[in-house]
Amino acid sequence: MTRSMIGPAETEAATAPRIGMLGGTFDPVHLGHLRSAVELYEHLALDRLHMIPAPQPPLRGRPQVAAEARLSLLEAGIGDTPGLYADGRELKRAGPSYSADTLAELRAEYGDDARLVMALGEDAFSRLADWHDPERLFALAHIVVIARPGYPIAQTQRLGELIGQREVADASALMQTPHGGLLRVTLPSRMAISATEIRRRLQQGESVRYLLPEAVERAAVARQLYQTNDYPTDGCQAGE
Ligand SMILES: Nc1ncnc2c1ncn2[C@@H]1O[C@H](COP(=O)(O)OP(=O)(O)OP(=O)(O)O)[C@@H](O)[C@H]1O
Ligand SMILES: O=C(O)c1ccc[n+]([C@@H]2O[C@H](COP(=O)([O-])O)[C@@H](O)[C@H]2O)c1
Repeated sequence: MTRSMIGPAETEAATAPRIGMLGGTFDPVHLGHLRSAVELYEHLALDRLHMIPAPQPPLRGRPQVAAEARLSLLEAGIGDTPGLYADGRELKRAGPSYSADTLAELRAEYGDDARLVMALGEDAFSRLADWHDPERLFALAHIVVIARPGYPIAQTQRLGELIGQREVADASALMQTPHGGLLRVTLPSRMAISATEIRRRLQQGESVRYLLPEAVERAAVARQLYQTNDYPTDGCQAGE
């Protein structure tokens, strides 16, 4: 397409900022998160990807490590990686870390034209219909589902109704509008790494080398994090 054939809508799509959010418990952050983040950043040609630790992830027990420490491990893991940003904004809010609230903040900051994308793995996507105000997520952002080895999507009727006709074929179609679309992606380096397995290994004194960045491993060991097996399952009220 030559420049003169581009209409106003296409020009808008080409110039609007492309912003991603990858929220997580990050307890701790690992290479499954970070390599996915880099590949997603490239695949969607994002301007910035906010990686945002949740102090109180709504659908699971209280994390093992306090939010401040998880944020600091995330900062160590990201280091100087271009485009990735360790964003501590959810630590400033009380109560459950609802993604709709976070997306509303990002939408207000980047404006109505911004292409705002919330990324999540297949395991998290399976429970999307149980999230706080799930329709609002699509009113604020696109949703991109990252294929994750070992977590086939459990597609319930409620999830199907939520998705409706939102699915698009590729990144270029997604970026035609600021929000409301759904895209499934299989990134090149699918990694069967989980924080659960890393916590177990650290607690048992087994190697975690090459499952997370060395800077994160060093920081976790130096601060004696994850050496006990006290992962609570009784809600998120206490501690953070
Ligand atoms: N290896 C991976 N590949 C792709 N996506 C991932 C991977 N690990 C986590 N994710 C996604 O990143 C987001 C944050 O994940 P989270 O911090 O819960 O890590 P986790 O490894 O799933 O942790 P846990 O084992 O404690 O449940 C979620 O959307 C999750 O689906
Ligand atoms: O908004 C919600 O209701 C909601 C419900 C479950 C999970 N989330 C978010 O999804 C991200 C991944 O959560 P988790 O539990 O899979 O680590 C994290 O940012 C959570 O805050 C958000």
